[in-house]
Amino acid sequence: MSTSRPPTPSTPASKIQRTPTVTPGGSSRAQEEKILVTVRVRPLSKRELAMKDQKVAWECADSQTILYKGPQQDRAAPTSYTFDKVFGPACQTDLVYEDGAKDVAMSALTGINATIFAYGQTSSGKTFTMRGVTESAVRDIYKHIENNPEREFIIKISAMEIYNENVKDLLRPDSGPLRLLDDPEKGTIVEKLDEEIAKDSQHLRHLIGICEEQRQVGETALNDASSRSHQIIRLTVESRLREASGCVKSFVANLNFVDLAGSERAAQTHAIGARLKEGGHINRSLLTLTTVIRKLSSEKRSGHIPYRDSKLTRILQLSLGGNARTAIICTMSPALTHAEQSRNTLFFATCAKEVTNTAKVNMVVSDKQLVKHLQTEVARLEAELRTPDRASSSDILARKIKQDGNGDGRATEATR
Ligand SMILES: Nc1ncnc2c1ncn2[C@@H]1O[C@H](COP(=O)(O)OP(=O)(O)OP(=O)(O)O)[C@@H](O)[C@H]1O
Repeated sequence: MSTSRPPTPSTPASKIQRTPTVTPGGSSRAQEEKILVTVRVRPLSKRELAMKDQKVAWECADSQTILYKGPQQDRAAPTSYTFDKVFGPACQTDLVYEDGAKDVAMSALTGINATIFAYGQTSSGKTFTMRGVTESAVRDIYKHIENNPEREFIIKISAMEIYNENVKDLLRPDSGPLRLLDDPEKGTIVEKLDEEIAKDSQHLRHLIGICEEQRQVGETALNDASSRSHQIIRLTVESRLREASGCVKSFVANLNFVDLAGSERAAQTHAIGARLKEGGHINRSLLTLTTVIRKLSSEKRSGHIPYRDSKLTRILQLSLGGNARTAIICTMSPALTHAEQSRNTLFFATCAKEVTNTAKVNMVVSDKQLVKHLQTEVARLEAELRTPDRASSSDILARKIKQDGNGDGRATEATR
């Protein structure tokens, strides 16, 4: 008989302000916020259905709770888990996006870095979920642009995969492995990573399609098209009020879509040779990710956080306890045969929901915009000086100096 433990408390929505305050063109305040963690259970796959003795081990009791229904081998293991949202096998990706990613993703439009990532065992539905989520986010980004004609938006895309601990540019597949550099202001940057401006939503979808085609995929016993690398598609969203407003500040934020490779057991994937080597790299970097999340979730949150132990955690550092809003969608199979792996995923998810990020509105002033603004100001002041019956020139200059001294200065939280 299984003994039910009290459910792990869910992240109380009332204590979390999920939308940091934004004052367009104004000051940026850091906002503490827990990572949004949801769990998606996919339907049994054809392979799983083909196994006659296959049993379903998990049940979504309500929109936030998932229960273990299988035989209890480890009496200490929890049987009930609570998250911000739980999506059952019948749920469409649209709903997963609406409730588990949209709010976080759309923050990038107002200068807040955002990351959505999928985590889970191999073949649990990460790529399936992230493709739908990315597609919906692109649709909503362009809808927002259309509805806000007073702002000018620039959307740029870059994309990389981490394959066998090497970083590769998915937009320039012929370039060799890329180096990671430490920048005192921007954190870890990927040297020489290509970045393209998306002309419109169709162009952006086309570029995302190219990245997906380039990604390393291989067949394993659990998945015909298993992702053998971690993929990060990064949109940089820059926006500012159109010229006539005279406002020189722009919002700039990164929006990352991260489709991790899945944790796997060689015994289940029957991996040998290259697949086995890939699996080793995948598991090692996921172990570092788990360690980082576990350490960040501990109450004291003190001590060394081993971001530097893998390229994945170095690149995602801002999204893990830093200046970004983050949503994690954990995917799992309902099958009893994968119960142990699913438990590991739920352990990861349970730690992740205790991690606090501190997102800020990122604003920059480009040199070009600033020069243009100052030229206009100089021209205006010169015109006033030429008109003696207006306020005295010294008054005007004093006012201007005071104004500039009050902080309409250079970039605040530049991300680039
Ligand atoms: N929610 C779902 N509904 C229907 N089919 C799904 C769902 N999730 C995943 N699948 C199917 O299950 C299979 C495995 O999914 P997917 O490739 O997304 O897994 P993965 O977690 O990305 O695996 P890997 O880590 O090996 O790359 C695919 O055929 C996919 O179409």
